[in-house]
Amino acid sequence: MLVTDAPSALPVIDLSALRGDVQADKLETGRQLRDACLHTGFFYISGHGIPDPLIDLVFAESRAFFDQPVAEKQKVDKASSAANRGYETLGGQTLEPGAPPDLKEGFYIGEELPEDDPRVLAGGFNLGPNQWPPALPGFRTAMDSYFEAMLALSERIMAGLALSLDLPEDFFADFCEQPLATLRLLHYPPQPAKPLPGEKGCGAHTDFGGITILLLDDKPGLQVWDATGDRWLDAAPIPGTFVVNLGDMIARWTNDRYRSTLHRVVNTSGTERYSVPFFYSGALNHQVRCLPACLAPGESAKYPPTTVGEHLKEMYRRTYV
Ligand SMILES: O=C(O)CCC(=O)C(=O)O
Ligand SMILES: [Fe+2]
Repeated sequence: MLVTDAPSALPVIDLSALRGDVQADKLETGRQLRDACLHTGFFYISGHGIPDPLIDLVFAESRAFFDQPVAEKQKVDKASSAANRGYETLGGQTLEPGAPPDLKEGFYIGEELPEDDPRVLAGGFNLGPNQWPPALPGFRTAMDSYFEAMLALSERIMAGLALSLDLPEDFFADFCEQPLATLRLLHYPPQPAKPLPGEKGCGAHTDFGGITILLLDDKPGLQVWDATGDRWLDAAPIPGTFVVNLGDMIARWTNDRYRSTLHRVVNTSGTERYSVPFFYSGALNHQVRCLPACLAPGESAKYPPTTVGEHLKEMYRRTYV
């Protein structure tokens, strides 16, 4: 199995046109998205409109959180949240079946909903209040701003994906209504000199939801499976971009024409690595079923219909013991 460091293997797509109103330019962006989705399922985006100072702030607050003593981090332990919000300890998740637990610690943030919100009372998956670290006064404001910015960017990318499928720009509007979305701060210690067999920062997995918008620091480590070349591609950080990848729901919608691509993290940088994925999963009750336009005559759907909520519940069940 070969690992290549050619970053050009994953395209960079400029999304500026999706914020404008020149239809021909939007369609051209849709065409580029289509190409990336059909071939790699992973691409970088530029022209996203997220200001650098906000990105710097998110990294600064994330580092400040993980730098705290374990006892302080455990004050907001995810185990005490019915909505899976808060701190996840090192080794708390095993993304690759059969591999040792992941060498990462994390922090989960979602839409802030009080316990008595009707959607929470109705038992909506992962809905509820956040837990905020008591010793970090600027943390919540920074994360709230970033969360809002990611929601808006996700809607724009979903519009671009609709265009990429020759569908109207607002095709995914229902999916984007009161979406479940999760911001995840991650910290990877350096890969140990003598790792256990298969031990990594993040085991090989596909993402569960709709789209993931991944903010990388300047450290390498993310690797993306290239099925055609039978090799792992290094997805090196490119300043000013995010990495976007498609989750399992898009594969279901498109009958696997669009790829939910296997990826993993091996932090061989020799130092700490930080990343911030944002998982956009959509409306919990939304029916995910194969789009008619993605079925050739005589072809049948590979996956039975499901809802966003049911699908996510099952994926959490599989990766948390
Ligand atoms: O840290 C990264 O670069 C990737 C993280 C990831 O794949 C995930 O959280 O699903
Ligand atoms: Fe992932």
